[in-house]
Amino acid sequence: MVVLSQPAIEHVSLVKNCKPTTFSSEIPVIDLSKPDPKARLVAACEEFGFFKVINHGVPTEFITELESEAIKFFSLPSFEKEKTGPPDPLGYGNKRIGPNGDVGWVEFLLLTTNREFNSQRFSSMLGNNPEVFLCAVNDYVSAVKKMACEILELLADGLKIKPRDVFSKLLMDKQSDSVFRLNHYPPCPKLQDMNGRDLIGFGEHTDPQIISVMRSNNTSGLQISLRDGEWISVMTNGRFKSVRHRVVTNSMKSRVSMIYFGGPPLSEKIAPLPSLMEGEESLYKEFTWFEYKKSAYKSRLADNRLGLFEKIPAS
Ligand SMILES: C=C1C[C@]23C[C@@]1(O)CC[C@H]2[C@@]12CC[C@H](O)[C@@](C)(C(=O)O1)[C@H]2[C@@H]3C(=O)O
Ligand SMILES: O=C(O)CCC(=O)C(=O)O
Ligand SMILES: [Fe+2]
Repeated sequence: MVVLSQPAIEHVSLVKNCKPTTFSSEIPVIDLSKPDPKARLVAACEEFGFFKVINHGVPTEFITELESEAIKFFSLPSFEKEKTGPPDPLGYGNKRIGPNGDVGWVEFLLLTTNREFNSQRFSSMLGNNPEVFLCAVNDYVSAVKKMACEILELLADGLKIKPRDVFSKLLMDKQSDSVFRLNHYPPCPKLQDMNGRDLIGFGEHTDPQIISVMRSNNTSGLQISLRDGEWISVMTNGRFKSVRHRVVTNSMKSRVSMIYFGGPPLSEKIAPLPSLMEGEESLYKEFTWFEYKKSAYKSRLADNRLGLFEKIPAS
């Protein structure tokens, strides 16, 4: 997971030994304007599966415009927002995340990254100004996708994989199954349940796609887990990590986040890249992104989704 950030903003906590702490200095910060960030990017993906990027080139006006459109959307009366739901998985959802019983203190809008598709499916439902909204989504997603491709190409260089577009071409493919999510976490009067446990905005999980780029307004809540990290990147045969993360509630401020999830085409075979195997056996059975997604949608948020595809199941 990549967090789009400005140097001064810090609102991520790491969860170590079950105790959340704000360890800003430990989270890798990658300055994309500096020469040669590839070794640091590879190290961040191996150690954390999570880093912040600064000087990322995503225009500030695209970020602020979309944030303001998102706030307008989430401020609509429920009956207006619900015209865009229930999520199937695309569309507006409230509290229920996914089809298998997960709930959180969150409302969201899940879209594709395909402007025409969003326009056909959602234009008539998105309040007064659907074209302005969809245009803001499109501008932001295009810029973030470009940055995500740049990062993936730097990672391919860092791993000495040729051609360097081996990952980025999957996001650039017209058939790429990428999604875009807006989350709104209203202030929650309670921060803990009767048993003293944190109340959850978005339960603990790993994202299944190739890369996630997250931007949020300046409200705390996102936590990443360092213990218990799951090593799940198939294409790197387990070398890169998909970070476990969650969002806890905030009693004072509302949190708005926007996440681009860059995925491959549904028909893409997911297998370790031969150049990374060095005589090793693949840890995973072969599968397509379609098969993986179908199985993911039968799982709960916290489940280990890749377990089913491991050659030797984890004990
Ligand atoms: C509980 C679920 C929601 C989710 C699909 C799933 O069955 C398991 C993976 C979940 C997740 C997490 C990252 C993204 O937010 C998401 C869109 C994705 O691709 O996988 C969500 C799914 C969702 O909310 O539809
Ligand atoms: O809202 C956030 O900060 C993270 C949400 C998230 O992890 C997701 O939508 O997959
Ligand atoms: Fe996530």
